[in-house]
Amino acid sequence: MRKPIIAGNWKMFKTVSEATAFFADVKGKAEVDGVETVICAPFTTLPALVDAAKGTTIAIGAQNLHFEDSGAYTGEISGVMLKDLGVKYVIIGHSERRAYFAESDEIVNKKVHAAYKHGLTPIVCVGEKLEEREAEQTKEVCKVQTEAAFQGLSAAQAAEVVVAYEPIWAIGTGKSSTAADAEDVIAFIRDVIAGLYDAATADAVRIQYGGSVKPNNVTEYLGQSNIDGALVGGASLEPASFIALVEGAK
Ligand SMILES: O=C[C@H](O)COP(=O)(O)O
Repeated sequence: MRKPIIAGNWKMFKTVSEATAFFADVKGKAEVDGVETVICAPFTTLPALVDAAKGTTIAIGAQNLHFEDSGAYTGEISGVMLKDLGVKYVIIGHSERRAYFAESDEIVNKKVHAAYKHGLTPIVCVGEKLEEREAEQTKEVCKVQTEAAFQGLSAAQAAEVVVAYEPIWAIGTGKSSTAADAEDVIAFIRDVIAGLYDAATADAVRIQYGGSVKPNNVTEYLGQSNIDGALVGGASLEPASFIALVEGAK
């Protein structure tokens, strides 16, 4: 039985004081039996959030990491540093990083391995661009990205990966995929993982949908048999909305 996981991706929003005020508002309320709650926040806010989250069931995640442990990589943060802070999750291969920071499938795979090296759980993003969807390449794109991300992982590691299927045209646009369409692609991604490993491993992997998820549509996505949660940008930024997302996943 896969536990639903609602992860907020704050992207480049919130100062430390805004983050701690947010956490105080959601503490106790975005903690619901049977649902895992994660906040993936900017690096600067992570120490304060990890501290605030002690004694709660809310896990804190980062939005990126470098694949090396240390070195001359100005501006980068490694898995060693995130683990040292007490971070549990890390988003890898978000489409914004693929688009604006030239993250290739190969780099995504290196980052997934770096996450596991340091005991972090990766939330691996895959998804197609609008032109790829229109050319009916959605499944092929997701297959290539998924196979690349999982390359070299043991079955035990693969089972722990959280995949986020995020059609790029649905991110921050208000144009969400229908629940049925998202279910179709996510079931396909699970089949791809089964092909790489076996049915039991694929069955253990949690696969989220992301792209304009709101409190008023989260239940519909989570009602699909293969959709195990949501990776949420805009609607995760306000406490009331974030709480409603977690409650909607019950
Ligand atoms: O990581 C989250 C996604 O990019 C979705 O963002 P959104 O909920 O603002 O569409």
